[in-house]
Amino acid sequence: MKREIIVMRGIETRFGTKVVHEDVNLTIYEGEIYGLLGGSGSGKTTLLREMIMLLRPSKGFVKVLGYDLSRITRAEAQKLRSEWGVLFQFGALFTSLTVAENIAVWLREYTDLSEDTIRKIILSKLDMVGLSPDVGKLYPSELSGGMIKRAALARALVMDPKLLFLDEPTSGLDPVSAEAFDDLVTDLRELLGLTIVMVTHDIDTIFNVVDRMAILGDRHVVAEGSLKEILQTDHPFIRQFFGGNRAKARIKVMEMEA
Ligand SMILES: Nc1ncnc2c1ncn2[C@@H]1O[C@H](COP(=O)(O)OP(=O)(O)OP(=O)(O)O)[C@@H](O)[C@H]1O
Repeated sequence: MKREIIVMRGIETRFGTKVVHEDVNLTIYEGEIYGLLGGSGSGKTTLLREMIMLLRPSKGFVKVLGYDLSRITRAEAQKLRSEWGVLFQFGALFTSLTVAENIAVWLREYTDLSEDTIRKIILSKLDMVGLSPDVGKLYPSELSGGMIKRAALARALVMDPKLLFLDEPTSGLDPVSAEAFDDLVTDLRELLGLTIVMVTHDIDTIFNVVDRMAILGDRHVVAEGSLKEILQTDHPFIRQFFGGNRAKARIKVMEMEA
């Protein structure tokens, strides 16, 4: 049986009187690319923040890599944080630092590695995300959108995590760069044996790279499973989300290939 990497049970999230999640349940298994989908404001990013200890749910149970987040010690929390990488939707890089300095931030903060070793790690991470060594010298303002995402991904991978969180990784990218980024994410999953959790709206990403997903709606997970399973679920949000021309065309191709 596959190992459970993230388990959420009975999650309730309140901000004052506003209830964002009510009895949310989901399970993410080792090695999968798992999508968090849902309408704007349905609480996808909030759920992701609860997985990475930036926010505590008002009620419920979150287990990540075997740790119950509500009972974790400070030392365990620090260890756990080094086992995942996060690519946030905005503010992916520190603008006053070069790409190389951005990638090295956590190494300089949390390790005693020599500058020579840090330089080698920076070069290997740049290579891993398809950026040339020269890009390390550039500042974020000198990069294209696609390069910024790749550099931020290199930084997220710097501690060799087994778990990667991506918040809207292809937002703001043109279709060609978005597809290239999706391919990179899939390749890295294979190469590094990653489990990946991503918040996404991108229909192409959902069809091309996501293995299983949770659809958030009405404060609950309205469906969880593979795309095929999701498409068999009759729910207004699912009909609406997959009802556009782009999704319809992709479904047709999928059916023809089956
Ligand atoms: N710190 C906070 N304080 C108060 N309300 C918050 C806070 N964080 C999130 N919310 C509210 O919770 C709801 C869910 O927000 P969240 O950002 O998780 O949604 P989302 O599904 O990721 O949306 P989007 O697709 O638009 O990014 C929103 O109504 C938001 O205003």
